[in-house]
Amino acid sequence: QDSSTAEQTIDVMNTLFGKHPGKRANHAKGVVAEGSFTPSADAARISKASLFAGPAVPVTIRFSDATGVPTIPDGSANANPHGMALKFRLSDGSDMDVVLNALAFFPVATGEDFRDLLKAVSESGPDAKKPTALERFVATHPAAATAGATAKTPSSLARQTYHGVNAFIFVDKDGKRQPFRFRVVPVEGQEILPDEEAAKREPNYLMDEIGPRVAKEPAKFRVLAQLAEAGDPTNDATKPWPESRKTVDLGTLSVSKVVADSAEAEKALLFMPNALTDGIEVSDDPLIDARVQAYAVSFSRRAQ
Ligand code: HEM
Repeated sequence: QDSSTAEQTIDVMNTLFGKHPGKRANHAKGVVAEGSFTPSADAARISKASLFAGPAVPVTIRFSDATGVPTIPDGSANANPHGMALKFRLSDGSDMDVVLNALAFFPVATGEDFRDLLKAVSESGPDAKKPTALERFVATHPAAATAGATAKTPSSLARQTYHGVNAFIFVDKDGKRQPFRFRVVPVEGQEILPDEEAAKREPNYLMDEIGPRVAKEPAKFRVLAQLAEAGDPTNDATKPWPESRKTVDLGTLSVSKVVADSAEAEKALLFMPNALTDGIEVSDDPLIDARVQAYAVSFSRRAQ
């Protein structure tokens, strides 16, 4: 992908959400936590990654609200999809990142289309002439009309299911390759609020709830991999695979504390969808590289 697409994408985000020095262009509001990941025995069979060979490793977690608005109310519809970014601290000293959100599938398949969708949104205010730019975009990109409804406001950041959306590839010790998608599911189950109730919650109810909750008892999630079958598309994040596909339980993520100075900690953190480890590789999904380039542009601007 042309690097200017990423610059243009961040420019439109800044137009839509405002410029907020030091903050992320998207998922600006968040909270940083610490925890650990304990792999299952099945994980080591499907990938040679050291992450799955054990023992448990420390993980840094950042939960977030969507949009580049750092003061967005957590219960607002626009705060969906909420995000979960994971940085696994591997035993060899390197990191591995997994960046998920609550959408079951993405509205568009490419970085260029995502830029164009954001542009269409920015041109389709209440006074825009019909059919608006957004209506025209959606007419030719059907997932843009349906993806949003798959992510709803939870009662807690610890009661939401997060999806990897993009496909990645496991490689086992014999070199066998298996495309998959990550899914991180709360052990207590997902709990969605009715829209009216979400709108009535305190503006920071999600960010404020997670610290005291995990201080009492760690929040546990199952880290799953949904396995592709032959013919399932790996290059199109708008196309979820059938729910009947086999999932492998990779292990347990335990979130045990919110860091003391989350606002300072999040500045130094950068989660990259292609920061993987031997045994887990990117697929042919073009969105992964589009994300990597956009995250780099956002990081360089917020670090200034
Ligand atoms: C072309 C598609 C996408 C673009 C252009 C994009 C853009 C961005 C940008 C600019 C940031 C801020 C990065 C930073 O400053 O560190 C961000 C953060 C984030 N994005 Fe995306 N994104 C895309 C797709 C996705 C997808 C598919 C997911 C989830 C499956 C996702 C989940 C997240 C999350 C969770 C964060 C917050 C990361 C953190 O906590 O630091 N994004 N995105």
